[in-house]
Amino acid sequence: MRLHRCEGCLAACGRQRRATPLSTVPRTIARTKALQRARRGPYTQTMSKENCIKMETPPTPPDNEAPPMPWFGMDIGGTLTKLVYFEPRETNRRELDKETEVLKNIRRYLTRNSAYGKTGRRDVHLQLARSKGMADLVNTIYATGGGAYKFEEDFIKEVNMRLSKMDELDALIAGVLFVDCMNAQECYYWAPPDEQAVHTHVTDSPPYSEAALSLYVRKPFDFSSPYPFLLVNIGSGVSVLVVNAPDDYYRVSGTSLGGGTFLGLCCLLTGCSSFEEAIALAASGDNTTVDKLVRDIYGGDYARFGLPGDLVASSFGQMCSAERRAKVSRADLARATVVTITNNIGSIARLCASNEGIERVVFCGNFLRVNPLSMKLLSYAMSYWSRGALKALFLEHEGYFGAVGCLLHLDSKTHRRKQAEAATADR
Ligand SMILES: Nc1ncnc2c1ncn2[C@@H]1O[C@H](COP(=O)(O)OP(=O)(O)O)[C@@H](O)[C@H]1O
Ligand SMILES: CC(C)(COP(=O)(O)O)[C@@H](O)C(=O)NCCC(=O)O
Repeated sequence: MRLHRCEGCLAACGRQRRATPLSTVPRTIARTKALQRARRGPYTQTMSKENCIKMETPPTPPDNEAPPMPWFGMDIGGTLTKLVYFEPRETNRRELDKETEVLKNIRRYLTRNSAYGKTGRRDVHLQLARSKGMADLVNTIYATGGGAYKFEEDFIKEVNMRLSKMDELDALIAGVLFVDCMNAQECYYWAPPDEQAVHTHVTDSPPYSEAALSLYVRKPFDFSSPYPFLLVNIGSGVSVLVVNAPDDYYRVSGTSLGGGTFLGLCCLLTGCSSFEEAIALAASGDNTTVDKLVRDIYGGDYARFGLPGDLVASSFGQMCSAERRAKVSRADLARATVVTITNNIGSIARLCASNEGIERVVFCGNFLRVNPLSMKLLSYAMSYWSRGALKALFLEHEGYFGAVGCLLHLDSKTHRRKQAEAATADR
C-alpha cells in the first residue's frame, strides 16, 4: 500500500527560538567489489526494510504502556526547527479516556491552526495521510539535530521536558526511507522534455539561463530499489552520505557552504530579510553580470578541455570592477549567490558519487524549499558533467525527514522492548 498526501498529520514550525527506471541512464561508472566492500559504514541505523513493510499491514492498537497523545518528532537544526506531529485515525476509546484536557488542547491547537506564534508555519501541503500502521507508535518528545544537544538543559529548566535524543543522520535516513515507502510521489527529478538535450548542451541559450531552465519539468522517479544512493542533505551546512542499505551508511563528505551560507550572503549583499525574498529575487536575476564566464576570459569556449563559453569560470569574478559593481542589481547578486552555492554542492556531490561508484544522488534539506532554480541547476550539472551517468533526485518532503525519523525511532524502541519481553517470557 502506498499512501498519497491528503488529510493531516504533519505540522511544522520555523525556529527563532523556538518513474523513470535508472536503466535508461548509461552505466558509465564502474562499481567494483572492492568499492562495495569499502562502503561498509560504522553507523547502525534504526529504520529497517522490515519496518517499512510492516507499515503496510493493518494497524495494531496502542498497548497499555503507550504514552498519551500527542506524538511529536522534532529536528532542531542550525537554522530551522522542524516539528512533525502524528495523529492516528484509529483513536480508540481507551486512548480517548487517557487523553487529558491539556493534551486535547494541544491537539486542537495543532490541528486547527496553520500558523503558530510569530514564526511557526504549518506546511499543510506536505501533510501525509493519517497513516495506518503508525498507530502502534508511542512517544514523548523525541528530538534530533544539533539543538537537541545544545538546548537539552533549557528544555528541562524552562518546560520541565526531557528530550530523548537521536542522531540526526540516523534520523534523516530513517525518515527518507519511511516517507518514500509511504508516498509514491515522494521521489522526482527535473529534466527538459528531451532529456538527451541536457548533456549534449543543444539549446541556444546558456544552460544556466532562465530560458534554458524554464524548459525543465518535474517527473516522477520510481525509487523502490534505491541502493546504493548518495544522500546530500542541504541544511545550514551540507552532509553527504553513502547509503548502501537501511542499516548501512556512512558520511563521506560535507561542506560548510550550504543553505545558511546562501541566506547569510544574500542578506549581506542584497539587504533581503527572508529566505523567500532571497529566492524570489534570485528568480528574476542574471548571474552573468556578477560571475566571470569562460567566454569573458577566452572570448569563447575553452574547447580543448570541454569548457563551454557560457560556463561560470569564476563565481563573483566580475565584482572586482567598481564599474560593474555600480551596475549590478540586487536580483543579479541573489542569483549569483544561489548559483555559486548550488554549483559547489553539485561538484562535491558529483565527485563523491563517482568516487563511490554511485549513480543516484538524492538531494534533500530545506535549502531546496521553494527553490526550483537550485534543483534545476543541480539536475543540469549532474547530468551534463557526468554525460548522463548521474541522476539528481529530489524528495517532496525536503526538510522534514529528520523529524519523521524521530517518530520512527520510538517505533523501533517499542519493538525492541516487545521482543525483549517476548524473549523473557519464553524462557
Ligand atoms: N523559512 C526559512 N527560514 C530560513 N531559512 C530557510 C527557510 N526556508 C528554507 N530555508 C533554507 O533552509 C536552510 C535550513 O535547512 P534545514 O534543512 O532546515 O537545515 P537545519 O537543520 O540546519 O536548520 C536555511 O539555511 C535556508 O537556506
Ligand atoms: C554539522 C552539520 C551536520 C549540522 O547539520 P545542519 O544543521 O546544517 O543540517 C552540517 O552543518 C554539516 O555537515 N556541515 C558541514 C561540515 C563540513 O563537512 O565541512
